[in-house]
Amino acid sequence: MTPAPAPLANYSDVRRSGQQLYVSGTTARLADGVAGVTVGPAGAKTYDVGAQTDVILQKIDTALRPHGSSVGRCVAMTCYLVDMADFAAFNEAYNRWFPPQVVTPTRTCVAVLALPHPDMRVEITAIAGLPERDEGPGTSD
Ligand SMILES: N/C(=C\C=C\C(=O)O)C(=O)O
Repeated sequence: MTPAPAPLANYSDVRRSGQQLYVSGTTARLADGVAGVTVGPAGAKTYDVGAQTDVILQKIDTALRPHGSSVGRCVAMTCYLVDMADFAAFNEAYNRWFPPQVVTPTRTCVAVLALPHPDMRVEITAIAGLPERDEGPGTSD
């Protein structure tokens, strides 16, 4: 994956408060455009919401790792879909990151009118925990 692009305004991608990390709303925007977008011969665009969801969760994981956390340590996620018709495709990708046997974050998923760019079909914001001081390496990752 290409490196994460700069934020769209003056906000932090990740901000720590106490033992928690708050991750700003994250989309599938990459340095070279939004992932999961195909342009047909007549110029019509189709969107792969599963691919966008994968990119977003990977971006959140990549943003959390330098702080000692990860997607596996997320305690809450808020997910925004432009179209609830994408809910099944979104869940399919989401569930690959959080299979039933792992402890999963709480989640709220809502539909929104629009995201900052029309190619963005999903945005996710997350709150992640930090490892306890005496916890061994690798727990919950
Ligand atoms: N979090 C916001 C936008 C995120 C866009 C992106 O990650 O591509 C915002 O405007 O608050």
